[in-house]
Amino acid sequence: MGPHGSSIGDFVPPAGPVLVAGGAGYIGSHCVRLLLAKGADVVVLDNLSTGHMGNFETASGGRATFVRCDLADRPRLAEVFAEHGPAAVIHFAAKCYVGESVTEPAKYYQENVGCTWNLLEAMRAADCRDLVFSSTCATYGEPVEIPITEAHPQNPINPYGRTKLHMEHMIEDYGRAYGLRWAALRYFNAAGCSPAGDMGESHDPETHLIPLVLQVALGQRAEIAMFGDDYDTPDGTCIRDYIHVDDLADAHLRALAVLASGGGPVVCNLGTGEGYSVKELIELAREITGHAIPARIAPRRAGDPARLVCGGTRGRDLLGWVPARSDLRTILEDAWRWHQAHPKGAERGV
Ligand SMILES: NC(=O)c1ccc[n+]([C@@H]2O[C@H](COP(=O)([O-])OP(=O)(O)OC[C@H]3O[C@@H](n4cnc5c(N)ncnc54)[C@H](O)[C@@H]3O)[C@@H](O)[C@H]2O)c1
Ligand SMILES: O=c1ccn([C@@H]2O[C@H](COP(=O)(O)OP(=O)(O)O[C@H]3O[C@H](CO)[C@@H](O)[C@H](O)[C@H]3O)[C@@H](O)[C@H]2O)c(=O)[nH]1
Repeated sequence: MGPHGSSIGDFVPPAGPVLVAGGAGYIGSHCVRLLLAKGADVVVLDNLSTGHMGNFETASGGRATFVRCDLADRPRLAEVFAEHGPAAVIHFAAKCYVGESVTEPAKYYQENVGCTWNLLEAMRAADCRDLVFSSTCATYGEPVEIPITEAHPQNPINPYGRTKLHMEHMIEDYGRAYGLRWAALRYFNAAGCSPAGDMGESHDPETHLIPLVLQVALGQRAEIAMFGDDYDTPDGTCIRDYIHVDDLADAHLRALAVLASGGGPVVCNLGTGEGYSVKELIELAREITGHAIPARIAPRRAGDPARLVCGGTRGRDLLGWVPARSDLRTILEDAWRWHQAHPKGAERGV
């Protein structure tokens, strides 16, 4: 952790294993590594639909258990809970392409809402009480106020955001009725990768701005399309709040600790409060990579709000969390290190 950020030095791991659903994915694998570094016993449950075995292997270094399981498979899920007896669950597993959610909402209701219900039922049957859940600022929809605090109305504008809001509601209801202790962490734009350069962001197809920009710098793409330059922002391009995956991982451990000590529920935004435009990000990537990174203006992408910037102080107040690696330069430098070392992505290595 950097000089200005938090460091979860005093994390006491739970008595039993932490089950990480979606732990072979981008954010999940970074969290698995931190859990292991802090002495937790970790079981990763993943169907490898968008995650990678390579992520798990790098994150775990042979020190965690991997269970290939689909959350849709309720009998298998019950077996996994019976076999491993997790003390807590961190739930990253979801489908998260906004555009796809518009054309294939059924998949999103099945994979996000249906599978989360299965997970909640497995937890209830096994009397596993603590849940940290990946929510998103996409549950707020088009902002009526910037920065966006947790008090902002939640009016998601696409099926992805709506399924995540349904998931929050289900979890809240299970908390009230069945004593589930829970945290819903609403991330802004997850970005960057482990500073060691050995774990990073690798999706197929890739839709996120930073990996796409760095693929241009690697010569794998000719140019980056900037989706719209006529937004009501200073340079006309969209503004986002980028948060480093290692800072996200740190917040999950803090949330686990709050729940274990009887606290919660926790509803908390995770972002920096600083917004950067698409143009600003590309300019900084040019400086860091030394590549010209050709960019062209393309039409707006449906469903993109002009600005998403995190507000509020709940991360600090409830979790003692202060981002440490989330200035955009550090995020891009960390991501660039990984992309250079793994030009073909997580599974295919170098
Ligand atoms: N990336 C972001 O900017 C961002 C922002 C806000 C919220 N989130 C949320 O964070 C979570 C993790 O995102 P990510 O970027 O790491 O995505 P990811 O696709 O890399 O990781 C998701 C993991 O879940 C697994 N999975 C999916 N469906 C499953 C199922 N039915 N059964 C078992 N495993 C399953 C996938 O194989 C993958 O390993 C998601 O819930 C996402 O909605 C991400
Ligand atoms: O080729 C590209 C890709 C993206 N963008 C723009 O870059 C910004 C960031 O886009 P992207 O990296 O795709 O992230 P978001 O669409 O902001 O969504 C991410 O961040 C959300 C929270 O803000 C999460 O809920 C989503 O799961 C996650 O994909 C947006 O303004 C896009 O329009 C481009 O201009 N060109």
